[in-house]
Amino acid sequence: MVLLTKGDNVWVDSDIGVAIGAKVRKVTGDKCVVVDDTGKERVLSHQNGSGVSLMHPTSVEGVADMIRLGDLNEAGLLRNLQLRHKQGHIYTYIGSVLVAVNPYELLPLYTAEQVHLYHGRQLGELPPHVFAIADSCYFNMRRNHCNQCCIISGESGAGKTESTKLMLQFLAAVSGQHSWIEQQILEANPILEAFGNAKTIRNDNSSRFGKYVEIFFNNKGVIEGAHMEQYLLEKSRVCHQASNERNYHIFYCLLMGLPEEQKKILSLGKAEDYSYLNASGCITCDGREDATDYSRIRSALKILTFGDRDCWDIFKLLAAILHMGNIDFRGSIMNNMESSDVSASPHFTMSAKLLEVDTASLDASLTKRTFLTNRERVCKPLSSEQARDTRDAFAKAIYSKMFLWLFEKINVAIHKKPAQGSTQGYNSIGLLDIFGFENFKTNSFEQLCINFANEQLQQFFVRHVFKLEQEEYTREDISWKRIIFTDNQPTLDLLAVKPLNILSLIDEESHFPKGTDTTMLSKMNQVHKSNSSYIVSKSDHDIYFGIKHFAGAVYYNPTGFLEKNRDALSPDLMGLVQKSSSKLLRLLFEKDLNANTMKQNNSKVVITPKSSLRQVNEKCRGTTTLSSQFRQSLDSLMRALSICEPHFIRCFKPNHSKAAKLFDRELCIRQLRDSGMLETIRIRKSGFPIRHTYREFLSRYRVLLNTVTCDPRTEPEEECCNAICKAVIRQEDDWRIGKTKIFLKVR
Ligand SMILES: Nc1ncnc2c1ncn2[C@@H]1O[C@H](COP(=O)(O)OP(=O)(O)OP(=O)(O)O)[C@@H](O)[C@H]1O
Repeated sequence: MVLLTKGDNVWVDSDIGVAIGAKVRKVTGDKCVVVDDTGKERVLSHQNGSGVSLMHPTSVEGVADMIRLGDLNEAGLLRNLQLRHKQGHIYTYIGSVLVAVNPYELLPLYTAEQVHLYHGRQLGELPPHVFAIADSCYFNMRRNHCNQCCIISGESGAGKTESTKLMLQFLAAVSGQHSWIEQQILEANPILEAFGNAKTIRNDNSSRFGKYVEIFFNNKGVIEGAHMEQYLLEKSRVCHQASNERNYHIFYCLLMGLPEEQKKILSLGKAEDYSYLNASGCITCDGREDATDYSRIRSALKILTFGDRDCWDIFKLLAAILHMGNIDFRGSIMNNMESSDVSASPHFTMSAKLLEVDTASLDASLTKRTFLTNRERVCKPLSSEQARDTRDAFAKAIYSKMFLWLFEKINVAIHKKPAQGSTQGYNSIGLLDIFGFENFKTNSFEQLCINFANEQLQQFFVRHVFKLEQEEYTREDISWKRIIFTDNQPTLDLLAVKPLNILSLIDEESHFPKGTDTTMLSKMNQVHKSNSSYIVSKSDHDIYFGIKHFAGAVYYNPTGFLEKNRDALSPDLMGLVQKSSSKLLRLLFEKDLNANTMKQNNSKVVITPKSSLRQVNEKCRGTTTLSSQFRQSLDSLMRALSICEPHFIRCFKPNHSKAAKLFDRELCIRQLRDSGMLETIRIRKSGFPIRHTYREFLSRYRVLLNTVTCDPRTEPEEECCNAICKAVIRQEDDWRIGKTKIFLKVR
């Protein structure tokens, strides 16, 4: 039972499942009136004490490092973030992890003076800041000669890209050379944003891909080059956007900024004219100037060594995509089979012209599909709906391959190899700006890949926090046991490690010509029904399956999984590309064309590995699926991260309305859970979370010391601390005396 008095700060139950801070305003009899953090007044029956507890003093004022919170729990973290947000402090530490709450307003935090202020300072010496993390990376890299990485995560609109840019800005400033290569690295951003970002309902400038930027420094700490890797561009956006969202910025910039005579050659009009741009009902984006951005992109392309010819080739293919989107098909019936014809239109002619193929070939490859049976090639007409899908698949493939090619070309420009014979050592700082955990109303293949990546990063994070904790105990020479942490390895095993894991089952079914989403699902249910991380579909008619992720269970709709995973263009379209006179188009598909040739030369049936459920045709094995490509790039990312000293920034989105000074508790508690940060707290709590230096401890608890048994004037501080603990703490296992600190458990 808690007896409350006026002015007490307390925790009271709230309707979102986590306590909320409140202040006692009035106490009368066994009732008391409190005002909670949202300003709501409530009447509580305090005498029975249920649902009310006193707040720790650290939670009243708020702390810059949440590890110091007395209330080391969800409610404590949430209130602290809310309190600091209200006070205008967007950054908070939780140990060495930086929590960044998007302010949704320009703050005077990122000036040259601030760069100067944070440079060369210890973490924690100054208020939390993204520059402090950047400096910590830079300082550790130089001192330890060890590569550093910073994992910046959070949901869409939380501020990952802005934080990445600020880290880059800081590193370029302290590297201090303002060299051409630095400028090139910074100028890669507007290009990647133009081609990889779009307006979504969550974020006006949302990156629709993940990226890892590695910056190389020489042993004088000067930037020498960089390398960029991309992950999973959202291809579907090229052909379809949700209501009020836009396609990739580049399309609008091109239409607004390209000089008239060039637009004429490409036969381009206004954004409203193109079905790939006008179906979502959103053409402009507040705060963006598409025409001005065009000039910016053009000059960035130049800085990154894209010649006029390259730019013109890119624009031609972008224009071809827009024209292709306007090609329509008329359905008909031929020999009792659904078929279709291309409706004659200038858009069709222009598409063929820009793709540098003849109209008859384009027509045939969009309206027919060749299949390889065991004995022969069969050509089947496509319905108008299938023809539209084929057209869209082609447009998406061109765009996504162009995106990859841009990355490759940028990498060639910014990656300076050490001079021959040079003995100079290089170290790097890697910045990972990657999509956070996703759990939407409908979750598809993309969410499975994204959540798989997040499982891997979560494991990396937890192991790191766990390691830090152990290192502190070793440094202080204290004995410890029983640190419990939730290991997400079982989920990773289910997804990608065990034989017949989820991703390999999807892959296997994708390789099997007759495989469907339904056969894939029934296999997953059959193989994993007794796995505790897997949630079996409820019945044969239920199409969903679930995975218990570290941040909660996610239900996936498997419809379209195989198609998305196969990620293959029809042989007819591949043939079309091969015949094209466009060098760039052929270059974009070079790898696929080579694989296609190999496949045709190698179409025998082979015995599949033991782990396989069925025999797979080798001609299908030749192609790589999206999930296997993604797994490969993730594996190489994890390998790169594992040899770095890691730093973490968790970005938070305070509200859905992109408004300054608005803190939505429910949204933030979900992000706290999704970010896995509670795991840090859990690890800490199961060890010895309360730490004081001897002096701090003595000055605070001296009154508890029996000076007869231990006199602080003659005995060392360490002995006095020990005497206090012995006298006051009953369980011996609840405290440890380290070399410089005293460690206490929470009970
Ligand atoms: N530190 C900041 N200061 C001011 N505004 C910010 C800051 N961080 C983010 N914002 C605002 O929030 C918007 C969204 O941020 P950002 O694009 O970095 O989010 P994101 O997490 O990368 O989202 P996505 O995953 O959709 O790409 C920015 O365009 C900017 O308006």
